[in-house]
Amino acid sequence: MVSSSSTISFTNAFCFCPHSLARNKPIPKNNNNNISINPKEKTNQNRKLNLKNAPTSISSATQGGGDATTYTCLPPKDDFLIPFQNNPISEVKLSDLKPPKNEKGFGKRSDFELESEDKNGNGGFDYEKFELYEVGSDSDYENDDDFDDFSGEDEEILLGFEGVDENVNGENFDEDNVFEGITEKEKEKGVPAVMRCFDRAKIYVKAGNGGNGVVAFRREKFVPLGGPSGGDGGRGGNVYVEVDGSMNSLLPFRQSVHFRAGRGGHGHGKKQNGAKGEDVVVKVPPGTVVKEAAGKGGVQGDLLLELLHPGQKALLLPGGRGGRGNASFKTGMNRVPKIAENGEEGPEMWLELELKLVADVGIVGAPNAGKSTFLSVISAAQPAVANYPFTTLLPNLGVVSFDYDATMVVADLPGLLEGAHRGFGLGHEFLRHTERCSVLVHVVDGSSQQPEYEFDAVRLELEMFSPELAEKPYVVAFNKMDLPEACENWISFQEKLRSCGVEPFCMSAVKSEGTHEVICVAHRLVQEVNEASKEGATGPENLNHVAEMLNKQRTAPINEFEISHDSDSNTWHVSGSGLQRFVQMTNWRYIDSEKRFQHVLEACGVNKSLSKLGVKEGDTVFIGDMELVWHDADNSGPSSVRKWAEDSVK
Ligand SMILES: Nc1nc2c(ncn2[C@@H]2O[C@H](COP(=O)(O)OP(=O)(O)OP(=O)(O)O)[C@@H](O)[C@H]2O)c(=O)[nH]1
Ligand SMILES: [Mg+2]
Repeated sequence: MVSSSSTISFTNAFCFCPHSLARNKPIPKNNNNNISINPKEKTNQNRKLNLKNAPTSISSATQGGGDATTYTCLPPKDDFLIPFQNNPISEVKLSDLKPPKNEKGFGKRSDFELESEDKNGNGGFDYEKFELYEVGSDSDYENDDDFDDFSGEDEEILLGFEGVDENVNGENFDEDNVFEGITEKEKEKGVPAVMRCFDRAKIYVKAGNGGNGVVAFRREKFVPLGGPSGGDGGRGGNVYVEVDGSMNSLLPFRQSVHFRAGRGGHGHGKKQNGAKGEDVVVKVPPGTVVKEAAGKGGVQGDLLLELLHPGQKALLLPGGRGGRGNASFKTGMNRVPKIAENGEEGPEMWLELELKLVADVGIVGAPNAGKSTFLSVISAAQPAVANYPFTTLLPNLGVVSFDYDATMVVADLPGLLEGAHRGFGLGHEFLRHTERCSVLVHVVDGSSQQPEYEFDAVRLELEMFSPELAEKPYVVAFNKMDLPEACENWISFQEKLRSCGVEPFCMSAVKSEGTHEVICVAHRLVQEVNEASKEGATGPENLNHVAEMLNKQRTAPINEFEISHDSDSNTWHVSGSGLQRFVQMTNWRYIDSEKRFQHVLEACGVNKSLSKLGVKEGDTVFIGDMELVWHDADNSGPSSVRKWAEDSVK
């Protein structure tokens, strides 16, 4: 492999010929770009070197700038099924599990509770014995095109609870082997699609291609030699990503996956330039992380943007430049240029969006501890509350107002179980939402058998997820103090935590007693964290860095290229983003384009480097997407001028 910043040599004039352009291009060997701009063999594919038939201007039905488009897929599925381990035949829709809306606190019991009481005979679920798992393949999701589109795989997700101690056949359940051999991705599949789509999405974005320049000449009465008048193509539309404060999930991306900016309009005669393509703005909720989608080998893509605040707008993909018309090629040497460029192709990529809620306080705790009840009494939020685990399947946000100036956003998260890191319960799926919280509130069910153990288990899960998360300041709220069991447990719980240097608070969320103290302490901690972060604050970050990097790649000098040789297929590959862009923008309809192409290869040293490396007559050479055949036409020494080989064009 040779890198070259080649010197310009006009004496050594080897030539390339386009050759069997319909062939597939072998995969280029050196692609070090972080951002993949997928070149497509489109414009050059139909190349005909028949200049007599080449039109002098390109007629198009769409002369104006193109419209931006998004594509709509099927609507999301609302329900998913819960099969029971004890009774595999019975399937209950999740929507059926919800208790009546007015149920809050104790008293009424939902059908679900009664049903579970029948089955377990213990008056409700023993949530420590449940886990999520993925089952069979006969599902409503099977034909869900949208689902396929989103994940790229045929998959079916059901939420199920499975007895930990004993399975259907009465065999002992081996806890350690629950997820043996199951990859992270598979564990993730165990979460219903609606829940995954809430905070994850995969979308395709493409900036608009530039419009083509045209060849035209001024023809007017009394102006016999009007000169070239072909206008330039318009610039393609840009792709922006903007934070929309009114959004709180990535669910809309289940329906809109493809975002394409408009193409630039083609140039016209009379030196009229084409219109600019329409921009496309991808709206995301605050707290969205934008990553390049994982590559084919599952290699995690680069982190591109982190958008936290409403109104932030980043230029992600800049539209392609418009091709120049022949008026732009007029020089003293060539006053009637018959050459125009294609528009530059707009970059495209698949993006992975991940939402991390932006909240000041995150409420964590075991299932059924009273987290949602706590949120409902400290804020105007009305999350579902019920006496069974995993009532909350998606995080809820609430705003706590202290006075006119002081407000605080609080997030109530789905419950955590011991072993969540191995996929128990809902796993760690939602813990990422606490990463942006400044403070955590641990709600502990005081009426449980061992509140200390429950608290320790949740702390351990936080640590397993991220040590940084475990280091966040936190408040411990011992809940359900209105129940006698909780009162009994309180003293020993308090002593245990005090011995570890933590001062717990007790409260009864359902009676709104002690909740104010807890939230005031959390607010004070939030203020302290904010003060500390203000001190270490840096200047405003540049949100357009991706577009700037792409522009830098685009404007790479044409004489920076690499040559590699594939001895198996005996092909040469010349790669370099400047050269590739030049090939893509060359419009082969015009004979002057070929001359210019040969001239540029000569001038930037490609010919010289190839002949130094030992390219032979008839060898195939790829330059970007262009397949060419090397010809030593005259064999009369290196300074001789080689002819364009007509036969290879056919
Ligand atoms: N006695 C009593 N019951 C409470 C208290 N707080 C919550 N509960 C009850 O505990 C049950 C669970 O409450 P939720 O707020 O849904 O608990 P959660 O932690 O959000 O549960 P998941 O969302 O499933 O993780 C409900 O029946 C509540 O009425 C309390 O202070 N005292
Ligand atoms: Mg809840």
